[in-house]
Amino acid sequence: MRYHGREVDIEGRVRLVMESALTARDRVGVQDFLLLENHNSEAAFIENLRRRLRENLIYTYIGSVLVSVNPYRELEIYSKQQMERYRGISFYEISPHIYALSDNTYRAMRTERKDQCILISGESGAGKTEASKKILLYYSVTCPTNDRMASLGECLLQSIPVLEAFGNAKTLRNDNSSRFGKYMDIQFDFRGAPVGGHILNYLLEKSRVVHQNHGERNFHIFYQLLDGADNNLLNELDLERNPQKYQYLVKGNCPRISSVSDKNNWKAVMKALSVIGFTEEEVQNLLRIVGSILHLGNAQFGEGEGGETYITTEPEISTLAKLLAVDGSALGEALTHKKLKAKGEEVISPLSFEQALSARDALAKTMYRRTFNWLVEKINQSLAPKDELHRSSKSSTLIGLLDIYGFEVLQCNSFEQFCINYCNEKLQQLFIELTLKSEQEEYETEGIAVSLLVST
Ligand SMILES: Nc1ncnc2c1ncn2[C@@H]1O[C@H](COP(=O)(O)OP(=O)(O)OP(=O)(O)O)[C@@H](O)[C@H]1O
Repeated sequence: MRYHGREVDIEGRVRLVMESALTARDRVGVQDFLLLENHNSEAAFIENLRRRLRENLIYTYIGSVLVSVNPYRELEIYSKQQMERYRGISFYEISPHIYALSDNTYRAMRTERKDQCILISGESGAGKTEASKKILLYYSVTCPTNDRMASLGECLLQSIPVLEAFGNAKTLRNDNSSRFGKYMDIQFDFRGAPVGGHILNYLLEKSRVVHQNHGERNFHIFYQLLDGADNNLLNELDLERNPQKYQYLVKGNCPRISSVSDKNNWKAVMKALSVIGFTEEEVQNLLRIVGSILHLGNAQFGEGEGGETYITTEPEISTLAKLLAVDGSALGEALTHKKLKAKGEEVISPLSFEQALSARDALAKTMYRRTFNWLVEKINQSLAPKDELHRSSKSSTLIGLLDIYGFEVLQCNSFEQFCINYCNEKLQQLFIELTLKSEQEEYETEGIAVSLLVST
């Protein structure tokens, strides 16, 4: 992670003096890799991280970049007292921390009156989402506030369980993996008080709606609905509590996650939706769409002797039509036929069996993607600055949090995976550009000879 703006460029000697003020425990290994003697050795780098992790010191700097190691256990380092400790402190005075990075970014924004960006990158499961939550929490606790700002902070924090329910899923690497990329910004007024926020989402992995690899799950919301909703709601949506009944939930053969309570998370999501400002009707419509997708997955087809395709699960289609408030026969027709326009004339021709399956899945994916986008837009409406002055965004500065899609070695066997890989490569390039190349250019302009760090 790196913050931009005022470069904290203190000479190694000064850092050494500052380090001497640290407690013995904080001084395990080096707290800034710039001080590592054997700085070319990967083994020495890893050993330093390992030594520090053994003492629960998960953060280490590389200059103004913060390296974070996932401890996979709760550490007592995120309390309000810790937040207070890091307020107004310069980077090297106390041990490295995500709060130091958050605080320095905030102060750089205020003193320079310039927008800042925190780029969070790492492989899937590294702790990017947790890091962005810690940063948001730090600002919501430490920034100046009034009633409006407190409600803004609350909305921002409450958007997390909602986005996680609809955008996260269990993968083999992470029980709560974000399956979308996000760029979130917080807008501050001239006094440094938060006045608005905005979330931009990209590349939701919508193929997960219809297919999951072995040991993985669909998006959390499906399981939360089945586990957490009361009987009335399930009856209304014509759903059974058992996830094994739904084709879109059985592919990964993993209905439960031992570390997660879908029921508790359901409660948290329902509460969050109401705090953010979703009306009861909106929540009901949202859940109808989630339920419809499960019914759609159970729609099956048969193949006639003449090669025509027909629906074998009529009751599913009528339930679906009822939930979506559309005409049942038109829906059935749309799932088994395609409409072509040729020379101004409409021609309706039947779909093959394979085509019908793929039309069904395409409809499910599109419904989910559009619902997710709608959800983010609704959240954005509640985060938008209320004040006309700040809406133009000229009178405020912002801190952006770019949570890069956790990269995995994905085989490029679909266009979606290709786009995710391409996007990751571009963002990694940007990261290198900002962290290494700019430094290298500075050395060059100052006439300092360095061995080549990065080539274009
Ligand atoms: N600072 C931390 N302290 C304790 N546990 C953590 C911390 N960071 C991450 N974890 C644990 O690791 C898990 C994975 O972290 P997280 O979801 O943030 O990874 P990610 O990098 O966002 O992954 P993905 O790219 O798959 O979304 C968390 O659910 C949590 O259990």
